[in-house]
Amino acid sequence: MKIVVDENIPFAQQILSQHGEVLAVDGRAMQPQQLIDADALLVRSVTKVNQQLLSQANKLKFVGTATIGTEHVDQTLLNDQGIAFASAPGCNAIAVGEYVATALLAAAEYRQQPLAGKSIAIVGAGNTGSQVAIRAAALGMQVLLYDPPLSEKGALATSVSFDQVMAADVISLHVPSTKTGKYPSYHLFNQQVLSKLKPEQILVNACRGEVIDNQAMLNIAEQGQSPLLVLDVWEGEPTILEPLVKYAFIATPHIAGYSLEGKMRGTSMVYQAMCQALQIEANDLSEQLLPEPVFSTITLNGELTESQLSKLTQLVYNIFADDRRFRQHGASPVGFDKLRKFYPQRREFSALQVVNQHKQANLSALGFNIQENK
Ligand SMILES: NC(=O)C1=CN([C@@H]2O[C@H](COP(=O)(O)OP(=O)(O)OC[C@H]3O[C@@H](n4cnc5c(N)ncnc54)[C@H](O)[C@@H]3O)[C@@H](O)[C@H]2O)C=CC1
Ligand SMILES: O=C(O)C(=O)[C@H](O)COP(=O)(O)O
Repeated sequence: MKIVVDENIPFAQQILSQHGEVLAVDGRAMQPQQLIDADALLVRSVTKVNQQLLSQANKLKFVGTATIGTEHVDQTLLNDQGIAFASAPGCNAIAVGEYVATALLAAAEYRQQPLAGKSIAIVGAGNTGSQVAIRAAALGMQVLLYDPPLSEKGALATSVSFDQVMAADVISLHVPSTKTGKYPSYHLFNQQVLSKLKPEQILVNACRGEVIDNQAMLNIAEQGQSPLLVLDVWEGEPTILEPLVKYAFIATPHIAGYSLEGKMRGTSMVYQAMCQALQIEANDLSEQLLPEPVFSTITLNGELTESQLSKLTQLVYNIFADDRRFRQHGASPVGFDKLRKFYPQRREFSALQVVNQHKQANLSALGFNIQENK
């Protein structure tokens, strides 16, 4: 069996080599001839799985993407050719939740304005939006969910209007990238919408860059009218609108979901799906391959203030190191991809066991691994 895999899917080579020849390739530069005689193809979001890429695939039976987003895969084409497909829904949702919580705590500290009591509108209440909602509620924020497709299905207990979204203290975007359908997300935040936002607000984009019209955002920022921006994703990646970077409070190269645990879940999910499609027995080694965290226990001797909570989140996830590297090296196309390829090991909050003598309630909801002292 031949399996072609993006070289940036962690643990994939160790797990897949149990089943045959593994060809690990640069996902952005994948070539049709690499798929000759391939039985399975595992990609990340940077590979366009389309007619051109599959033009020489003579044996392909399965395509998997170790990501939540699927807009890079032509699923109609796969269906027409009888090729099974799987993505990894929710695999890195916790990482996105932790990214947003860390960013918001840092923003609150910077502005000297606590999050508790503030409102947050979550646009897209699926896997990643829900993880953000859990953490925002744990921080004492009023959570407003905006998700018309889910509301229409009756799957949201409460929902708000777009006007209520626009009035929230924080707006966090968690929708797939779509240009068609009843609720397209492409440029959902266009010039007209963006110009209604106020500098006191915070706008977070950790879904897809094109949900915000980046040029319009830049024009508004240049006039000093921008909300505080937390931008993990950019229109046109890896060729981004570089001048926008300096207006963001936090700017990162599409790594919100890049926890090691999130990547491991992604690998595991597509591996299991591949085995099912190819009718082979799975031997998932991913849990075993996850290394011990560098530090694992911390004891808290008092109730943490919001600012101390911010320090705790940054102890596990140093978001400003990501921001710094991006500003120094990441705004060019080569730099952008390089930072993502050589991203340091980032662990989820659950990798830190917190000895919580004061039984502070919100630490567990934020995702830390709590050990209560009797
Ligand atoms: N920055 C990063 O590293 C990551 C980015 N992503 C991106 O985030 C997106 C969302 O991920 P999940 O929450 O896991 O997806 P999901 O499919 O679980 O949830 C998306 C939600 O958005 C809603 N939605 C769709 N169009 C909408 C619109 N126009 N307005 C409001 N709501 C709308 C859907 O009904 C759905 O409930 C992914 O498609 C992916 O593009 C995902 C993981 C990591
Ligand atoms: O899961 C998704 O969707 C994401 O956005 C991933 O975090 C993107 O990772 P890459 O596949 O671009 O490495």
